[in-house]
Amino acid sequence: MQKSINNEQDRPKQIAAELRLRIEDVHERAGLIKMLTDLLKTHFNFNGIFIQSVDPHTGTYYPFLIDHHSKARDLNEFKALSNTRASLQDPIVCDAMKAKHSFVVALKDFASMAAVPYWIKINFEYGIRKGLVTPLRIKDEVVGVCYIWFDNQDPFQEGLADVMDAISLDLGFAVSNTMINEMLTRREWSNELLFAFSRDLAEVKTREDLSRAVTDGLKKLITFNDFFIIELVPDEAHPNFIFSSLLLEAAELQWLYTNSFIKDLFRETADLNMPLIFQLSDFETTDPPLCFGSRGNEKSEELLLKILPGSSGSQFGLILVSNKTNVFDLSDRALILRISGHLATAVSNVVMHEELARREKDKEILLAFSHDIASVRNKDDLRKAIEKVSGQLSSIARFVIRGINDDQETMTIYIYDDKVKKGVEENGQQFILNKVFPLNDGISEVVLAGNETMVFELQEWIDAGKASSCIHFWRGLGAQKCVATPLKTGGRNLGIFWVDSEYPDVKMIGSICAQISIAMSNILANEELLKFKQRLEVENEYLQEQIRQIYNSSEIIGTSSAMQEVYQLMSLVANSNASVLIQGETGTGKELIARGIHESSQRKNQIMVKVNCAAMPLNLIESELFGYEKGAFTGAYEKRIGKFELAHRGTLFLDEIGELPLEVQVKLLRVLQEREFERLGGKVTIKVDVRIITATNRDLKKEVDAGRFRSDLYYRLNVFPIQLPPLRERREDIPYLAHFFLGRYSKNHSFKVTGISAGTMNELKAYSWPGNVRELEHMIERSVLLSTTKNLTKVYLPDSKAGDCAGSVDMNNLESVERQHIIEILTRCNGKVSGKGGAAELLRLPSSTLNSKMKKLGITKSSVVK
Ligand SMILES: Nc1ncnc2c1ncn2[C@@H]1O[C@H](COP(=O)(O)OP(=O)(O)OP(=O)(O)O)[C@@H](O)[C@H]1O
Repeated sequence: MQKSINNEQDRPKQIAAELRLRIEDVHERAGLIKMLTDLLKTHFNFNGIFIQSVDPHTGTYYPFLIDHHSKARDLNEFKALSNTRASLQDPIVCDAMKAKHSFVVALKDFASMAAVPYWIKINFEYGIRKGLVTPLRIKDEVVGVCYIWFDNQDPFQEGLADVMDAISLDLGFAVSNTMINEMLTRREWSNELLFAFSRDLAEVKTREDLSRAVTDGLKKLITFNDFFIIELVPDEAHPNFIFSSLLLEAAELQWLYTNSFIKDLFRETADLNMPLIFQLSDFETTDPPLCFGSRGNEKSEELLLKILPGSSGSQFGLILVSNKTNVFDLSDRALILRISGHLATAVSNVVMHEELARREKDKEILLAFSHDIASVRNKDDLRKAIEKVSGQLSSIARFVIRGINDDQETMTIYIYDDKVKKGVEENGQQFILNKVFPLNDGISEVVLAGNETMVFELQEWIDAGKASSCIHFWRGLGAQKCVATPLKTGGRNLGIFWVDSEYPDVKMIGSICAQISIAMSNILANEELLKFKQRLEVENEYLQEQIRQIYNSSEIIGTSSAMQEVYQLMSLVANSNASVLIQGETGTGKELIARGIHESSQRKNQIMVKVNCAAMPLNLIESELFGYEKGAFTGAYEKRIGKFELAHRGTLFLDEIGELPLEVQVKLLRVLQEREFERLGGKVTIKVDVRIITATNRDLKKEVDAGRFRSDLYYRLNVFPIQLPPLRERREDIPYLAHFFLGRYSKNHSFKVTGISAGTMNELKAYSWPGNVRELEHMIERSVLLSTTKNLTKVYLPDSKAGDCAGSVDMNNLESVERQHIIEILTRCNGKVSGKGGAAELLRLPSSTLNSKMKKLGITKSSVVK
């Protein structure tokens, strides 16, 4: 009995001794709990064993071993629970820390507490009612707590508490050693993986390489579901998305670009070197990115975030995402910290390689563009070249070039692409493509003042009430953001390149604009040249015409007091820009006076352009005055400038103004008032600087009164009237004029006619000259032609019966005049027809022609006066 009592009393010691022996052979968790449970079960009745590890440095404890019978293993949260640390202040644990021996707890005392630890609650729910709690101490320090769970059995059965007290030190060592072993094994293992991972990272060039390295390498070291790598560029409104292990929908990607969630996340950690762990539920965001929210049954719960240093001020961020809470721990943070340098280098390498590839591609695109630009000859070529390059660049969705007009104050759309054309057509706004916009619209002048590309968030400008026509134009076409780049060459502003661009590549657009500017300036120069050529052609044609007239109008003859008065008026008005209206009978010299005024004015180095308003049909006079655009009317195959443009900076002489149709009078009035007009069929307003001189032989005032001439136009033209007197009112000028014309026309005669007989002059002075100076001029010309003597003795006035020669000439019979003239010449040549000194020579006719004429006119040798 004694023996059996002794045996009974020794039993716990024996069990403890056996346990100690076995503990020495166990080095890992699974073996330890199995051995402990199996051996104790052969001697005692209990439900399960649970050992917690204690970390006095952090004041926390966490599950270390749960026996394989435990129902807790069936829990969904089991894995999460086994990674959960809790405070040493928790009930039961807190008593165990102070206890020297095993003690019994009744779970019902705790199960109803408000903040009861989860593991107590779970055990109570599974039917556990009591527990034998054994602190595991090494010297004075508790390294763990062991729980043996019971439903209704006696925890003190057959000396279990003694056994536990007896092995508590050994069990403490076993727990501690196992942990150290695990830690060493894990460190070795993670070192190897880390080494392999960093080796992989060093070779990363593309996003795909990076993704593969992180997925293959990091996933072996840390448990996570997804990851993101993001670049935070200073001053950028949103992060630049580098990689996501998730397949993101376009809308989600867009979301990430535009929301501030990630930015806020990074702001929290920006200055910290340590990786941080966030619970998504900690963020006050009602609208987290979809990829962080629910995805099917999965829901992102926890993030581990580490800022990685980047180049040129930018930072990268690595975000590991877990679908469970409390997954990331201190060791994960330490690991990320160790590898972050390699990760940063790998990400920088990816960015650098992409940048290099992008630059290479940009260079190729620019090179091809400059080839295309070199062969651009006109607007259409330029449009095609820009359309081609914008098709290769995502940063140009649509474009428009607004060109500055010649007036330097307005702009019109110069070139636009097909998409813009379709857009305006859909909006029914085609008119806008030909509209003239003021340059001074609050935006264009700012863009043109600089050299940089400006970015416009359209709605913001509209909301701020600062939007100009171009902002409304793009917004009307549905654009969100636009960029505007000035087009200029050698400091000269040519226009603005407007681009609809959601993600503008300002640098690339700038380079393209440099090329566009050159092309545009070449096109403009070509157009200018063409314009100049056309102008020269018209000018040349006109000058030829003028040369034919010039010799008639080089000198104004007349010293009469009436003409003196005219000269006085001419000198008064010449240097002003005032419009002059010259009135007088036909042939009084109105054009001559107009030319005289022009020649004496400051405009004399430019041309005086004459338009005879009476000589043109109504439909032509308009195009003659204002020019026309190609296609303005049937037959307008080419653009042609009008007389107004031709006379720019010179004088426009509108002869016979009284004949101008009323329809054209209105247009003329507008030009005189505003000094601007449009070509027929043209949209662009042309400004001219022209001095107007008009002439008429009608009484313009009477025409106004009769309603045939607009009074407003009359007053505009009649600023400075000059009335030319008829020749009959200044007969004293007749001798001067007659001699002047005699000199002019005798030059062409076979011999010089140098004088006019007194009788003839008297005749001239007595005549009424209804055709005025022109009539006198023609009369002298004819008389010189018919004169056979050096002194003009005969003039052929319409009503004169005879000159001072014998035998009158029938003025109505040209043949008799011709007959008489030939006879006179033959007489002078003593009847010699051909040969040197013969009549044919004098008359500059072939002798055969003269002979046949003589035959026809019945001239024989006997006709010659001896
Ligand atoms: N004072 C003058 N001195 C010299 N030539 C003159 C003078 N006046 C007129 N003429 C000459 O007379 C001709 C007619 O002159 P001009 O064409 O200037 O007259 P006009 O009044 O314009 O005629 P119309 O009303 O028919 O157009 C021209 O050849 C011109 O050179």
